[in-house]
Amino acid sequence: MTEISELPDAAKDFLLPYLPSRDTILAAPNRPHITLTYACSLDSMISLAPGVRTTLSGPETKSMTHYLRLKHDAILVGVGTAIADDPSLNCRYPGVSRDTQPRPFILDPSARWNVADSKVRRLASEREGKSPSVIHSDALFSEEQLDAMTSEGESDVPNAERVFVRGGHSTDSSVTVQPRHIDWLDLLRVLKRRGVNSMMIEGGATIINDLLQHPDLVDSVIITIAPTWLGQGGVTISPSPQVKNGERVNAANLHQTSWRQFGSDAVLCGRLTR
Ligand SMILES: NC(=O)C1=CN([C@@H]2O[C@H](COP(=O)(O)OP(=O)(O)OC[C@H]3O[C@@H](n4cnc5c(N)ncnc54)[C@H](OP(=O)(O)O)[C@@H]3O)[C@@H](O)[C@H]2O)C=CC1
Ligand SMILES: Nc1nc(O)c(N)c(N[C@@H]2O[C@H](COP(=O)(O)O)[C@@H](O)[C@H]2O)n1
Repeated sequence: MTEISELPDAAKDFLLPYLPSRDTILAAPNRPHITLTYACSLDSMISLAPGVRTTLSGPETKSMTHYLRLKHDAILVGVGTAIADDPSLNCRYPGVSRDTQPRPFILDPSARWNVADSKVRRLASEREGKSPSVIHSDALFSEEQLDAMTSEGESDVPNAERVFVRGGHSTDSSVTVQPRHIDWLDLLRVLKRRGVNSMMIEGGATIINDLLQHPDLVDSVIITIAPTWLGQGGVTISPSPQVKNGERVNAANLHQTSWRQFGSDAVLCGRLTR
């Protein structure tokens, strides 16, 4: 396993403007500060093939990811990532305590992930991380199922929690959505009410590609770019095409960008343009 080491001060200074702060948290009082972060190849891929866990970050950017985890209250990944990677989703930065661990959230609308057998739940039981919260769409479960999965605030799985969020609703009334779909703003409001002031969203592709087109919900973007091409057939970061006045336009843009080299990787930070 890669050693996670303390970042040099210059690297911390580079990241600082993109981290959650009192000001960024107060600026969006109804939702957590959101940092979107992932590692990709030179062909904008985040894994070799769907469902294949792929290491892209070198030791220095891996350490950066754990430093970022230390600086956020929570981490969120989608169920596709939870199933493919069986991730730890804890912080292994030097000096981290259980209290300063981020809370892992897994967006799994229809409960298809086996939380009971997951590494993240096992680590929580070993006090190596906080217990995971699995987010489901309330539109997919009956009262009886809801009762069976949660009783008197207790989850059906020890060291894990289930959170039911309104599904099948969109804050954009012109859009029709499936019952499994959870509106991002609805979800982020629920998490804020649960005390989450800052959250890293680490992936996977479906979630990143969607959120790249929600500049109103994302405060900063931190991308590790590894010096490799994964090749065709990989899982690609490329948001859906955008058309304005009948013409194709860029799908998403960053501004206030900064670059820095971390070992062999490049790190790009920026803010999505509204
Ligand atoms: N290099 C990197 O930095 C990273 C790489 N990865 C890689 O990414 C790949 C996984 O990506 P992908 O398959 O796209 O999976 P995701 O992790 O993006 O999960 C996608 C699933 O999340 C659920 N979901 C997403 N948006 C919503 C919403 N608004 N409301 C309700 N549910 C939602 C859906 O579940 P459902 O289908 O049940 O409806 C959807 O299919 C893996 O190969 C992994 O290794 C992942 C993270 C980081
Ligand atoms: N930053 C980064 N670099 C890579 O090379 C990656 N493959 C990922 N993946 C993300 O990190 C999670 C794994 O974390 P653990 O080390 O198991 O805690 C994985 O689920 C992806 O979200 N990230």
